[in-house]
Amino acid sequence: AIMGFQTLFSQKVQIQPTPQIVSQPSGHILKPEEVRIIGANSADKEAVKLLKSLFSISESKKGFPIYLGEKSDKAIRKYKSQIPNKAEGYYLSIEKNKIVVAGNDERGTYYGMQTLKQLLVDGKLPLLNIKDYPDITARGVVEGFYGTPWNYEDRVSQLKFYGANKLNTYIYGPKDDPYHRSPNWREPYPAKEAKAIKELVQVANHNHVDFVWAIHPGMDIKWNTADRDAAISKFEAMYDLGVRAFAVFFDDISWEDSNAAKQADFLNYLDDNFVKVKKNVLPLILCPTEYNKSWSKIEKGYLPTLGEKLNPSIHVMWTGDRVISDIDRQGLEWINQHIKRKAYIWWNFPVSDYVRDHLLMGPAYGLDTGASDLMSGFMSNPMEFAEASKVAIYSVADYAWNIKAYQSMEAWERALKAVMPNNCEMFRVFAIHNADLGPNGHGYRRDESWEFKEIAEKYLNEVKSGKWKVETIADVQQEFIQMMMSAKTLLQSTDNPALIDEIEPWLLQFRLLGESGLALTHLQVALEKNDKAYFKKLYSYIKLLKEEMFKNSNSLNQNPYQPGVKTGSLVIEPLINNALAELSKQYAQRYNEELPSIANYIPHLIYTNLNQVENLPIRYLHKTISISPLLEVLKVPANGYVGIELVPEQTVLHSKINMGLDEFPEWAKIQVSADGDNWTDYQGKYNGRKEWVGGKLEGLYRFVRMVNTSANEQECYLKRFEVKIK
Ligand SMILES: CNC(=O)C[C@@H]1[C@H](O)[C@H](O)[C@@H](CO)N1CCCc1ccc(F)cc1
Repeated sequence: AIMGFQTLFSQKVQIQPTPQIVSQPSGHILKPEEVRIIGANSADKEAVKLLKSLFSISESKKGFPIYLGEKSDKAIRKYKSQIPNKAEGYYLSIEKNKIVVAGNDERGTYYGMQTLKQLLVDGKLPLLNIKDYPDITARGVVEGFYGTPWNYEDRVSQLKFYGANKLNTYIYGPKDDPYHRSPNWREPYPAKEAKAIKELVQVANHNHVDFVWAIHPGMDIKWNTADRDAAISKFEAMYDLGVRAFAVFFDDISWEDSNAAKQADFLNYLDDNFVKVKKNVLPLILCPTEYNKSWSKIEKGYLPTLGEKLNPSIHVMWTGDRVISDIDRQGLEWINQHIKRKAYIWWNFPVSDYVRDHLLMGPAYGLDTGASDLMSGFMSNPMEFAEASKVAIYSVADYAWNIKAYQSMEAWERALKAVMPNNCEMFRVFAIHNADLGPNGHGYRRDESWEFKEIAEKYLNEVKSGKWKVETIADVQQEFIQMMMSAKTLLQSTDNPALIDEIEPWLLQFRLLGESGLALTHLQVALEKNDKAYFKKLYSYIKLLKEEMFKNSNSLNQNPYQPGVKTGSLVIEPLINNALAELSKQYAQRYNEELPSIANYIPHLIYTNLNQVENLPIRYLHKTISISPLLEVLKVPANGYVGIELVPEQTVLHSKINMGLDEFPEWAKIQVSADGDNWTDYQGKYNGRKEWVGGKLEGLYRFVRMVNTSANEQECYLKRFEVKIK
């Protein structure tokens, strides 16, 4: 009994998002067998539906009473004074002989029910009361990324997830939807797409989510009545599909077209002639061309013009001090003064359309917990991977609802459990090592593998000193084995198949990375045992693993921007490559034998009989193989050659060779071969930049080379030697 009593009190009541005011649980009741709803016919109907899905309803008067409704309803008149006087606020009280769910408005009642649902665990309900309400009015997601738009099933799942996490806004604005942006923003959706949107709006309504449809006319809009009317008629068409909230995006358009006065007049016209006329349409949302501080030139007056001219009810979106940016009080005060309203945040996280080979699975941090009074909205712009984005979206829901209480790490832990309930520990191993973006144009980075960094550092130092400790090796082996376990468990898991489909390429890579790390630690065993043969066997095995990773990264996730599959790129991958280089160096010293470098593995090789270039590294990026430039003069004896060996043979699309000479020398020939014996000339010509260029070749080739066919030694440079393959 004593234990039970303590467990009860120590049971941490966890509600998502973190509520504003919760009383300490004073015991619990068992889930009532049957309940009687008082107020069912006047309460929010989605709340009633949710309640009926949780309890069995008694027909007679004897069921356990649950009072449900909004502050104006008779049924909860007695509790009206308990309800927070805040939009979407609610009062929830679980008592021995009744439950009260009283909303300040319909959505409040619905959110009260969502909280009640979370408290019903193992057939028990804690005795407590809650007064709760959101800090930020509009909370949710803007599907606003470049890349493959989410599909219908993704969106349905998202909308249900938003309802459960008290997010109330979904802004439809996928950059690559041709009916959202150019060329077809003026055209109504074809029947199939229109039907899908109509259904999504209904799903949104059932989850108390405002479905905002965004139009992106900025790439070709003309400031004339035709285009103005085109926008109105498109809005009318979307209105007929059930859309009751609209946005206009002018982001990522040419600066010439970004005329603040014209944009403001355009928005005001839509506001006065559509939004205000329709009455039941929510305030317009504008995404400006100058949507972050680093791009704005206040003296040019773009933002101040919007602040002056835009109707006060129109929201203005903002990504922060930069395109990809933390959100803090100082930055918000800056923008709010210029737009003369509270910024409606478009937070570019976890969007990854500029680092498409990475997944952003880490905590959502860099959000000011002292900024609750400075924002009118907070939207996350997610990854093209809808399920994977839920980890960050879950955290954003927690932040936007109760800003001062937000703790990014704690929210992240709960997010992982929400997305992968039956495998959250294994999912955590994956997520913690797939958080950073790698170097990118925005300079935005995230922490990664933070719990392993210290061990990694210690391990590498011990490898370098050659004095390694068993426990350090054990710690590192444990992490690598856990990576393998995580990948395999998730690949075979069934609690979120859509997620596994999305992240499968990264799971395959993650498993191989763990396996290569584990094999690496056995290189130390081979050195300990002075077993040269075992070392070489392991080294070949690691090369096989890296070959497979190379193949994955060149066959999976092949988009035209950042193709490939990067995982553990901040700590794990560099650790393995650095330790590998170090251990192969120790092998070379002990056995006086160089092993081919496999640290940053590339199968293609330098092909030459010139010792000046035989150790030049080969680089590989976006299907282009190149020899790192030689800075000194290259001496090429008769029959001397330098080139690339493609492993395995490939289709050559084009080649570029810069020998630092004004004309192509008559002593040189560019040749290709499939077997290294039979050579054919590779026809090409000089381009304007004194570079020899060759085009697509039919058939598969293994060798591309430049050879000195004269009888004397010649000189040239090796400024560029690259081959692009299919
Ligand atoms: C608020 N609107 C945006 O954030 C626009 C876009 C898209 O939404 C995209 O998802 C996001 C992050 O990659 N933004 C990148 C913009 C980059 C960019 C960089 C250099 C440029 F020249 C143009 C655009």
